[in-house]
Parts: sequence; C-alpha cells; structure tokens
Amino acid sequence: METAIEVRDLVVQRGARTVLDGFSCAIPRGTVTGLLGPSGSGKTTLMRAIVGVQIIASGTVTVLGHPAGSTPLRSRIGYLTQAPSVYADLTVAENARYFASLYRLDAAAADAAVDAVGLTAARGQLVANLSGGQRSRASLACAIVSRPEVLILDEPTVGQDPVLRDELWDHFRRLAADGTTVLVSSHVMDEANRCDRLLLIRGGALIADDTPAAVKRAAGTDDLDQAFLTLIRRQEEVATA
Ligand SMILES: Nc1ncnc2c1ncn2[C@@H]1O[C@H](COP(=O)(O)OP(=O)(O)OP(=O)(O)O)[C@@H](O)[C@H]1O
Repeated sequence: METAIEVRDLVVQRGARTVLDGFSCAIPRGTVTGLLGPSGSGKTTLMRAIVGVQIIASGTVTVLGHPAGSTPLRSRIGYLTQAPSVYADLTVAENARYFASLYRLDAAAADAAVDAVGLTAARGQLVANLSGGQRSRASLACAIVSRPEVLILDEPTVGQDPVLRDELWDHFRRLAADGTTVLVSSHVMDEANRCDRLLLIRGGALIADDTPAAVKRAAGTDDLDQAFLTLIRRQEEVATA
C-alpha cells in the first residue's frame, strides 16, 4: 500500500521537554489511522509536525512525497485543531463559504461540507450562538470543505453525542474509501475499533502500530481498552527493567 505520511526519527522539543524522541511511522494512503495515547503523550505535537506548523529538532516528515509544511501541500492537507477555528461573528454557512472561497470553490461545496457534519439545520446560525459540539463540527466543515487528500483531525468527536459521533465516523470511512488519508486522535476505544490502523503513543514513543485486531491479539485480549493498558504496562516494565 502506498504511503501518504512518513515520519522518520522525529525529535521535537517543546519548552524544556523532548516530546517526541526519535519517532517513526508510516501511514498508508486511503486509510483511517487512529492516534491514541494518554494525555500529554505527544499526539497533537505529532499532528502539528505532519501539518508543518511545529518546529522540529531533527528527523523528517514527508506528506504525499513533499516535506511537511511545503507549499505544494497547502491545499492538499486539512487540519482540525482542538480549539475551534471558525469566526464567531459569521454563520455556519458563511464560515464554510469563506473557507471554500480560499480554495476557489463555490457555495455548493461549502453547503455540502456543512451537510456532511450534520449542521444543515444550524447553517444560518451565528457560530457564537452554537453549542461547543456544534462549534467543533463547524470547524470540521471548514477543514473538509476543500476535500483535502490528507485530513488531520485532533479529537474531532469530543463533545458530540453518540448518534453524531457515529455519523461523523461514517463520514471519515467514506472519505477514506474515496482515497483520503485520515489521521484522527481519540480517547474513545469504540472509535479506535473503527480505524484501519492504530498508532499507540506514550511518552513520545510508539508502542503499537497495527490493525485493531492485531493490537488486541498482541495483548491477548478482545478488549481494546484492556489491550492498550497491557501494552502500556509492558512498555513500563521494559523501561524499568
Ligand atoms: N506550547 C507548549 N510549550 C511547551 N510544552 C508544550 C506546549 N504544548 C504542549 N507541550 C507539552 O508537550 C507534551 C505533549 O503535548 P501534546 O499536546 O502533544 O499531547 P497530547 O497527546 O496531544 O495530549 P492531549 O490528549 O491532552 O491532547 C506535553 O507534555 C505538553 O505539556
């Protein structure tokens, strides 16, 4: 399978901390890859490096054959941050249309993105008046409006109810089926089960890089929550041995 994102020996320092210390992974094109790990383990930092907005100390990050952050990637990569990145004084539709216009796309493309994130009924509402979950979906609409080939989503389903979460995941799966490479961070294990592959990261190191089934098999359990705990404890034992 073709590689969309390749990270080699990545070292990132933030403040006095080495957050990623020689991190490597390869993410296949047209898949949904879940990025999982405890809070503070380096997930957002890795995503920022892939998008090209993180200063790196050493190593390489290559996206669709180009160095991360380079000009040819600008319209080919979408990024949803944890903080909503929409204009509060514009409506949902106006935000989506503004982002569409940056890519010379028309209103129909913007409206399709709004529909895809389940905000059709709220399209005329000011973002300032939306709930937290709706605001996050408005940001997601803006991230997907240009139909990027690589989509980096930092906890896109936080604050969403189970029905909406399910619909968003259906949408991610459809995007991947159409060839989009989706990297999504999450703390929710039933979401992890819907990924093609999982990257488990802890303390800036890669603990597992495999399919959900193989991760469970390696840990000797059918439960992904339990599998991650087992793999994390194994890593702790190795580290303290
Ligand atoms: N701007 C910053 N300056 C200094 N250190 C930072 C900065 N941002 C993050 N860090 C540190 O980098 C480490 C990794 O943070 P990161 O945000 O990548 O973790 P994460 O796995 O995404 O966490 P979460 O699941 O809570 O979002 C943490 O120890 C954090 O304190």
